[in-house]
Amino acid sequence: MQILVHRLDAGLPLPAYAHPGDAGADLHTAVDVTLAPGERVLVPTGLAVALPEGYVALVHPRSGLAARHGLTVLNTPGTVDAGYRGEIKVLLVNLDPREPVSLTRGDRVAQLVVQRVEHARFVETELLPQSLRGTGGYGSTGGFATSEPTTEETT
Ligand SMILES: O=c1ccn([C@H]2C[C@H](O)[C@@H](COP(=O)(O)OP(=O)(O)OP(=O)(O)O)O2)c(=O)[nH]1
Ligand SMILES: [Mg+2]
Repeated sequence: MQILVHRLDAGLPLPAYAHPGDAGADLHTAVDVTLAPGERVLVPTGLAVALPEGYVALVHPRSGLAARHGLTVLNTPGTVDAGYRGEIKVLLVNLDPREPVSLTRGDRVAQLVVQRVEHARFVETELLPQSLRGTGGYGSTGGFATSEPTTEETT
């Protein structure tokens, strides 16, 4: 499939897959930036896209940056809606407790995964169909019982 890309910054490359068959196309920072330990920064990529209807682009972290520097995407995966025409930005956070991380304009900071997405109609019902899992979740299969609050039915 094809995605129209507008480069707001002509000095930066288009998103690119490092290898054929890769799921993620690398995104580059348009600016030099240093993140102190615990700091988050919304990093511009210099790119705007027009995704076809029925697709989403997800901003995922790069595992190398996460493993080496504790640098990840705070809202992972970031959601780029098909109708969005603004600049794609990457919300980076430095989770290393001690070391700052410095990035130079042009460095690869995240990867964009393009997927088809369903558009649902949300249809209200009083009774959901039964399933094998039922209401068990949040670690239920490991014997972990959660004491988190649950919404009481009001009707
Ligand atoms: O990592 C991200 C996440 C979002 N966006 C852009 C594209 C997306 O279509 C728009 C809105 O994102 P989202 O719906 O996640 O944020 P929101 O806080 O719900 O904002 P809005 O009220 O604009 O929907 O922001 C990015 O550029 N990068
Ligand atoms: Mg939103």
